Amino acid sequence: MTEPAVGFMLRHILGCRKQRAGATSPLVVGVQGPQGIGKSFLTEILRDELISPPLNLSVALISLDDLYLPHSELARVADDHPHNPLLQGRGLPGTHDVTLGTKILNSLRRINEPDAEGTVSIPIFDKSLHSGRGDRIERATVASRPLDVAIIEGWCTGFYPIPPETIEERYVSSGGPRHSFPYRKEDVSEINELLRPYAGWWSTFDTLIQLSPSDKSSFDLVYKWRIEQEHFMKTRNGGRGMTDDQVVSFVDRYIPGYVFFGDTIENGYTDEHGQAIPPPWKGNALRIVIGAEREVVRSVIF
Ligand SMILES: Nc1ncnc2c1ncn2[C@@H]1O[C@H](COP(=O)(O)OP(=O)(O)OP(=O)(O)O)[C@@H](O)[C@H]1O
Repeated sequence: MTEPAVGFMLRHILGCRKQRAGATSPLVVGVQGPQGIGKSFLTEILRDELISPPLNLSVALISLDDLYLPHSELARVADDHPHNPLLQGRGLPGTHDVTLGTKILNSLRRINEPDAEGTVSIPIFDKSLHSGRGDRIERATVASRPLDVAIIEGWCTGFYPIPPETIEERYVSSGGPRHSFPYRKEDVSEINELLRPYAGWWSTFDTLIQLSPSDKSSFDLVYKWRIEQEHFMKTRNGGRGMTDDQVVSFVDRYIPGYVFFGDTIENGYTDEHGQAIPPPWKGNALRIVIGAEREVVRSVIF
């Protein structure tokens, strides 16, 4: 194993499995991190470690990207919110298939039970279709029983809605829209509402691993990593892909997600009675802080 971050992830997962020795359900692990930090890269190496000797575990690796709505429904979401630039295309909460995701995550939790079906189909979303807007394809990935570990990675994994007054405060304190991407407080409020049912997804998690950039204040690393990712992709496919400016515009759309909801991974949310609800992974989640050269700066349990 050559990736230090994978070592931390692996030890955390094995520790969590030990804590629940005898449990029949798979260990469900959320992985969150911003664009380009290496969620896919690292979770694929992690999966390979888990499935290989000496561990020989069975693992399902799911990306929230595969739970985006099909193209026609993404178009409907955009049409239903014509003034909201955050919803003009896939990415933000509100553009995932929450109903299907809930069914998949609940089925994965129960997959090892004798009366469960024993297989779970997970859709595949091809981002290259419809000029890069993407669509769900016919083919699916199938997870089968017995399943030891399910890893669910995504940029907004574990995000909860925030109180309306916090939206107001953060809109002002973050300096409002970034770069080329103007959005209003009202747009964030719509995303906030659309984020509510995602709590059902996170309720299936046993633990969460957060990959966090060492310099969080400016989001510069997120732009740097995502530009590097695009350069790498272009070297492999004959130069097709976004220019650096296009990547910046692309990332701009996700930044409000981190600004407004990023800390909810740690703090949870406030319910309709004003009661603070901690996330299910509270005290049992791992944060790995990643530096500019992708080195592990530190790790903490939170
Ligand atoms: N530790 C690392 N060492 C070297 N390259 C890495 C490392 N982590 C990621 N990369 C490279 O950085 C790019 C982005 O990684 P990856 O696609 O895994 O990020 P991601 O967090 O899944 O992003 P997105 O949310 O956009 O899908 C890829 O080209 C990947 O190969």
